[in-house]
Amino acid sequence: MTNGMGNKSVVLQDVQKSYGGLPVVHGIDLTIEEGEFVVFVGPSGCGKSTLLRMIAGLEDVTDGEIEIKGRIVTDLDPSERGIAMVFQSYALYPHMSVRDNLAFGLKMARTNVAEIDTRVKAASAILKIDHLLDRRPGQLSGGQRQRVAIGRAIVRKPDVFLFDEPLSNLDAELRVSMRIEIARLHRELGNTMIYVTHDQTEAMTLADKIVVLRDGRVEQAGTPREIYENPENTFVAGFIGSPRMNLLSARWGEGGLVDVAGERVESAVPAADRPAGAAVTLGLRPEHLKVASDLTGSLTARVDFSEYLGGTQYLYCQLGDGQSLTVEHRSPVSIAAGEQVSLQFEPSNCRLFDEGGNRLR
Ligand SMILES: Nc1ncnc2c1ncn2[C@@H]1O[C@H](COP(=O)(O)OP(=O)(O)OP(=O)(O)O)[C@@H](O)[C@H]1O
Repeated sequence: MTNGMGNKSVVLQDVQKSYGGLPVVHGIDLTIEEGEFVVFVGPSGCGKSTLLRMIAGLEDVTDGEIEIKGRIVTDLDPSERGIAMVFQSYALYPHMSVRDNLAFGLKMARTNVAEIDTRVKAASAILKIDHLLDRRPGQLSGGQRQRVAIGRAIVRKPDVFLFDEPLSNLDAELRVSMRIEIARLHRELGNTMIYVTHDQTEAMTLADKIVVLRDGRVEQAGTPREIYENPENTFVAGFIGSPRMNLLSARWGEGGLVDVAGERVESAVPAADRPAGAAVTLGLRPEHLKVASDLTGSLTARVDFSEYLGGTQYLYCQLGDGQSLTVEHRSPVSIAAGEQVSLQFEPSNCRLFDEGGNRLR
């Protein structure tokens, strides 16, 4: 964690947004601490970018209040909010050199020339783009352009950095290295950063706090570990993790056992007040299912399809009642499609959800 954690950096109070009377963000309350790296993640159209753009001041809020560093900024212009935003499209000026792109915002703000020079030098050293200062954007690779876009945010010395899917235009390999660069940048600068992505690996690796959004509402906010290990509902359980958590239709049985696909398994979830026979969803992550060597496992399945990835093999299986589930099999012994397997798991790795998809404990 970074400098100054414990002070509030950005506070959203009942922030709402409607377009033409149609609500797309439904009243979000969120407190972001100084120095925190917060990632907004969620499926397409869930309102991530709208929320970020409202914090930036690029969209009006329909209702609610936004506070940055103790100041209400809801009605202030973007330039007055102490934020700097990095866009997916880079938004560089094509006819200007990298140096002029970096300096442009400061010149507009009438910063003195010596100060501009110092800040441009410092930012280009941090981002290792010193040797590119005389080039134009058209003479740079995608990754270099994104560095310049980030540099343009750094020179402004904002309180808060806002990133809107900054890596989505880069190829897979470059995404990974830029992701590591952004994590390093956060460690070095210590600023509050708010980052929008639909890439859950970026969310898991970068965030101090992940905010999972769906249909303009917060489904869950927490550390990557909290979100992964203790999803509050089936949406979060299914959204974070790749391959996704298996979510199996089941029935609550006697004495805390769970009936799934005609078999009875132990779940280690007390939830003792549920009536036997109540519909539940049993959540099991692929890496928590082990193929038992003899057929003594808890669930019997047939392998429909298998993928060999080197260190692991993904087995796409079917239970007796036709429900599908994925198993992450880590063993030198491969398992082929068509085989019958017996699956074991630690009851403590089971997650249970009620009919409404909410976590049972
Ligand atoms: N200018 C607009 N006018 C009307 N509706 C809009 C406008 N901008 C966004 N929306 C709607 O608001 C909702 C949220 O959009 P937003 O772009 O914030 O989603 P997102 O989570 O960032 O999605 P994506 O990952 O696809 O970028 C969507 O249903 C979208 O269609």
